[in-house]
Amino acid sequence: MTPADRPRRSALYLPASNAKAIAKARTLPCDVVILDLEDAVAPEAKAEARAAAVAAVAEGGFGHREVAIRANGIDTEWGAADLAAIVGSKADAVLVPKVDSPQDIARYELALSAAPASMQLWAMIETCASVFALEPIAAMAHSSRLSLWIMGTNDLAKEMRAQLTPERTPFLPFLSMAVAAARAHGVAVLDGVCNEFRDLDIFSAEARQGLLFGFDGKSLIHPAQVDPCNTVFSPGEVDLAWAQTVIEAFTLPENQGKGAIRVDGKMTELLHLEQAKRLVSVAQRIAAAD
Ligand SMILES: CC(C)(COP(=O)(O)OP(=O)(O)OC[C@H]1O[C@@H](n2cnc3c(N)ncnc32)[C@H](O)[C@@H]1OP(=O)(O)O)[C@@H](O)C(=O)NCCC(=O)NCCSC(=O)C[C@H](O)C(=O)O
Ligand SMILES: [Mg+2]
Repeated sequence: MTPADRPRRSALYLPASNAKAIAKARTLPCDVVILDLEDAVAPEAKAEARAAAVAAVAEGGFGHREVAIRANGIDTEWGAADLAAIVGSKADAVLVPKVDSPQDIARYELALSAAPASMQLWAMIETCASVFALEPIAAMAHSSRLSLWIMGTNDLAKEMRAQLTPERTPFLPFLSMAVAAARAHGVAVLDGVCNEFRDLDIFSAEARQGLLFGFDGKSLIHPAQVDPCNTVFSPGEVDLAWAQTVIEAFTLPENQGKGAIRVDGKMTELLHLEQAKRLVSVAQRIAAAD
């Protein structure tokens, strides 16, 4: 399975300074583990967290999960040491925060020049500046390791002085623009975190909103969010039954050579056939990963 084919329904952050959380992450059914060196780690614990993250990926035990390490920003006092440590690590990806522009991606690309070819560059979309540069940032995927974005709705709320309510009204235009920009350049894109980790109804509603917008999955902060997130971002029985019906309908002799047919009383075109095949393929990849 290539990185682009891997399911990314659920991406769990944890502070790399928290050994218990690292051990627990190895047992959870999340698709991605993100060992955080940035906002979840206090300044006095940064060096220890960096060493712990590198040691955790060297030790392994994460099974099918992709493992990323989130670095501090390149211009912070910890950024250079984080990037140097991650370059020499066995992480699948480095996640970089607070990217403003395509030039920022180019700087990270240079900092990763000694990394193994397989190491991906993932970027947080979480600044007001990035919102106005979504398309050029996504276009960097053609000339760098950039392959995935994660929305940072907490930082966006802070910069905008907006309120992060369960409906996420102030952020909806950016969420859809980010998905469109990412899709235009083949970048995978994950929704932001839901801070309400004790209320799984709020969480599930937010995850369904992310699915509606087209995200590949959602970033998470607590183990309790993993199962409901996987459920929301896995094709359900109804979706798969629809996909099967559409695929079968297009194989019928009377529908050969047609671009638009009637399936269950609805207009169904070749683009729906493509969507149906994609759904089946996503379900197969999830089954293979699980
Ligand atoms: C949010 C938390 C601080 C809550 O911690 P706590 O109250 O201690 O949780 P629990 O007592 O319910 O924990 C139960 C057990 O689960 C383990 N645990 C908790 N969280 C995680 C986790 N994320 N990964 C793995 N394991 C976890 C506990 O160790 C307990 O284990 P045990 O004792 O063995 O039963 C806490 O959940 C937490 O720290 N979450 C992650 C916070 C984080 O990483 N934040 C940074 C990323 S979010 C972000 O920055 C978004 C973005 O940049 C933006 O701008 O929006
Ligand atoms: Mg952030």
